[in-house]
Parts: sequence; C-alpha cells; structure tokens
Amino acid sequence: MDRLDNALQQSLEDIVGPAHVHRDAETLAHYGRDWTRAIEPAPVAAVLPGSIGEVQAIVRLAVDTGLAIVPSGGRTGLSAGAVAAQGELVVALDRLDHIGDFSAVDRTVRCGAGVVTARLQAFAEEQGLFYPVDFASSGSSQIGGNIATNAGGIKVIRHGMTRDWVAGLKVVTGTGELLDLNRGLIKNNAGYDLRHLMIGSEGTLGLIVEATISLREPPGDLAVMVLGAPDMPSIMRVLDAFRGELQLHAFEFFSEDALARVIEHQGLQRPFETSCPYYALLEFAGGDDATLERAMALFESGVEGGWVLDGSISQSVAQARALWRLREDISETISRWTPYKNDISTRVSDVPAFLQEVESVVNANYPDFEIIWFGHIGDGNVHLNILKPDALPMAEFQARCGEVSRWVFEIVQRYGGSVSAEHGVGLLKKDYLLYTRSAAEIEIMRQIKRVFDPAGILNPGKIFDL
Ligand SMILES: O=C(O)CC[C@@H](O)C(=O)O
Ligand SMILES: [Zn+2]
Repeated sequence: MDRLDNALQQSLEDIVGPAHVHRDAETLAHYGRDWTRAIEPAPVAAVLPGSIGEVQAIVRLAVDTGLAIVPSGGRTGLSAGAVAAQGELVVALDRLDHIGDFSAVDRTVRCGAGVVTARLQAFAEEQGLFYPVDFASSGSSQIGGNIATNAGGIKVIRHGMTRDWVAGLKVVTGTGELLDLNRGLIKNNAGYDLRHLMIGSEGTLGLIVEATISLREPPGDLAVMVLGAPDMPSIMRVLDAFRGELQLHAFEFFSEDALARVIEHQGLQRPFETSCPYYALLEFAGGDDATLERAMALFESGVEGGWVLDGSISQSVAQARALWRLREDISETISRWTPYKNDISTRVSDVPAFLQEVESVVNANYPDFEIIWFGHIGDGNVHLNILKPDALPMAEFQARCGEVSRWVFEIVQRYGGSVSAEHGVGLLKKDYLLYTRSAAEIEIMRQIKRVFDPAGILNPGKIFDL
C-alpha cells in the first residue's frame, strides 16, 4: 500500500489524535530509517502513540486492515531492523517516555519504551545507582529499541548485554494482546521465560512498550589505558595478562587506520607518539595506587616481551573520557564513507586464529579498499568496516563487498561464530542467517513468529522471510 486511504487515516487519528499521525515527506524520511543508509525509506505514515492502550488499538487496526507495522525507537540500529521500505506504518514509541516507580529494595525502575538510554543512566545515578549497559549512541538510543535488539556495547565483558538487565517486560503482540512478563521477579521458573524470547526479536514478535530495568551499585573509580601492539595476537596477549590480574570493565581494540581517521576528523590527540598497527583500550576497576602499580608492571612486562609497543594511562576523569573518544567516535567518524559493515563474533579462545583467517581473506580480496578494524575484542566481537572509495559507484562497491562477505561468513561458520554479534539481523543480514543458525532453528523461529504474530504484520521481512 503506498497511500493511506482516508478511512484508515481517520482511524489512526481517532486513536492517537491528529497531531500524532504524520504523512509529510520530511517526517517520514526521519522515522522511516535507522542508521543504515543503504535502503531508502518509504513508510506510508508514522504514528506516535501516547499510551499502551493506543499501541494495542493501532495493532488491532493493522490486523483488520492488513497494514504492516515497523516499531521504532531511537533508530540507531545498523542492520536496517527499523527501516520501513515497503509502505509500512511506523509506530514510534518516543512518547512512551515515562520513568519512575523506582524501588530501592529491588533496585529496579520502570521505563517506557521511549526512554533514552542516557536518561536512564542519569536517573540511576540520581538514586546512587548505575545502569551499566553503555554505547556511543546512548544519547539517542531508546530502551525499547535496546531491548528489541538486545544491544551490547562497550561494557559487555563486565556487565553483559541488555538482556541481563531486563527484570520485567510489557509487550503488545501481533494480536494486540498485552503481555506482562516476569514482573521484576528474580526467581521465576514457572514455565517458559517469554521475556527472553522477546529480547532481541527485533520487533518481529511484539512491540515492547515498557520495561522494568535492574540497576546496580556504581562501579567506583575506573582507570583507562590505551596500549599499542604490533599485531592481533599481541592484543590477545594483553587481554590475557590484564584479565588475570585486574577487574576489566572494558576491553576494546582498534587499528591504526581507525585511529588515524578519528584523530583527523574529530580533532583529538594521539594517545602517545608511537604509531602502532593495533591498539587495545582497557578500562579497569580501581584508582588506588596498588592497582595502578599492577597495571604499570603489566605494561612494562608487555614492553619487555615485545607484545606492547607503547601506552598511556588516564590520570583524571577528563583524560579517561578523552581516551574513550578514540574508540567511541570511530563508527560516527567513518560513516561519511558509507562503509560496508561486518559485525562478527566467535568464542574468545578462537579469536586469534579466527582473526588471522578473516584478515588474510580480507587483505587478499580487498587490496584497494581501506579496511577499518575495531570492536569489543574482549567479547570475541569485531567490527570490520570497509570504506567506499569515493570514485567507486555504490552498487559496484556493495557487490564486491557482498562477494567477500560470503568468504568471511564461511570462516565464521567454520568457527561456530555469529554473523551478527550485536547489531541484529534486520534486513541486511537475513540472507546470511544460515551461516550461523541451522535450517531447523530458522524453521522453529518462523513457527514462533506465527504464534505471536499470526497476521504477519510485525516488522515483516526482518530477520527472515516467512
Ligand atoms: O559502526 C560499527 O561497525 C560499530 C558500531 C558500534 O557497535 C560500536 O561498537 O561502535
Ligand atoms: Zn559495537
């Protein structure tokens, strides 16, 4: 459907009010896409419900009229999970942005789906607590979207993924029914945990409308170190050495090419003079002298052993932030080259061999492309980005990258890794799902989808085709 007929528009306006039904091109372009830029948005309309009841009414209307829905949060996703390219109705949860019902005893807070991650983090801090899931897009990503994609980020090595912090979930299914899942319980073995089925389902099983989020005590002082290394095995050696002696809160890596782009385009300082092929960014607990001495001793033994070339450690919160920007600003910095993205993972123990294979395939096949490596290496998750040369037409670039993608995914498959470590499948990865999930698994997923969304109206075509 490329036009919303008058009756349907009227019904939507009756549900959410005329001010919250949008049809103009600019608003549709805004709500119709996420951070993937490869697919043009073409939603039929965007609606912003103001209550859970309104979400239910929209879903029921969609069932009656056969209108497909794309649920929409902060739209910071990178797999086109929130792209409406087929005349769908975008249901943006921005207005469900209530936060409250804080329980100091349970250490939980109730959030509407539209609460922005940074606001939840600030709320937790005001209570003397901490919400530990963090990523570069915290300022615009929303809790509902984080849950729908089981967002990971930069603290997974210490605090896990979004899944680990969802104590309760309210979801509107594809029939318009409201499920109130787990209700903040710690222990609840009474049957299947549907909450976890919803987490990471990318809007294909239900619209997440509210969540009860667990908080924890603040981490205390953290120090940040950036170390330069001669090769990837040395980065893994750093991980091994530091993990054994310090409590790591983050272990990230990036290549010299990634650092060079960030420094050039964000106007940042190099962490130290020596230019190194790879860098590790470590964050660890403890600003006390004993911990810092231990870190320095590890650094020195790395230099003696040749697996560390140089390093820098934060002496203040401001310095720690500056070091973090070297890593956190990479994705945004390189977005201007419309990069081809891979978000792949394997078990941490397999990382050195896995990376060596991926690297040799990529180097052999992309000799003329600039490759930017970075990611959450402590979680076995690398982001492989390839920058489009300015002169190369987009279609040709995508075709060439798509070809090599298959070779990369064959390696992923051999290692039992994942073709999408944290960005989800959306539209971009669905052709590759079979490299990481068996045909039997995908068939079970299809059957589950039919149970929660019998009319097939929820984010159709995302993850797999029915
Ligand atoms: O742009 C990317 O490839 C990764 C984005 C994000 O997951 C990150 O780790 O910065
Ligand atoms: Zn990432």
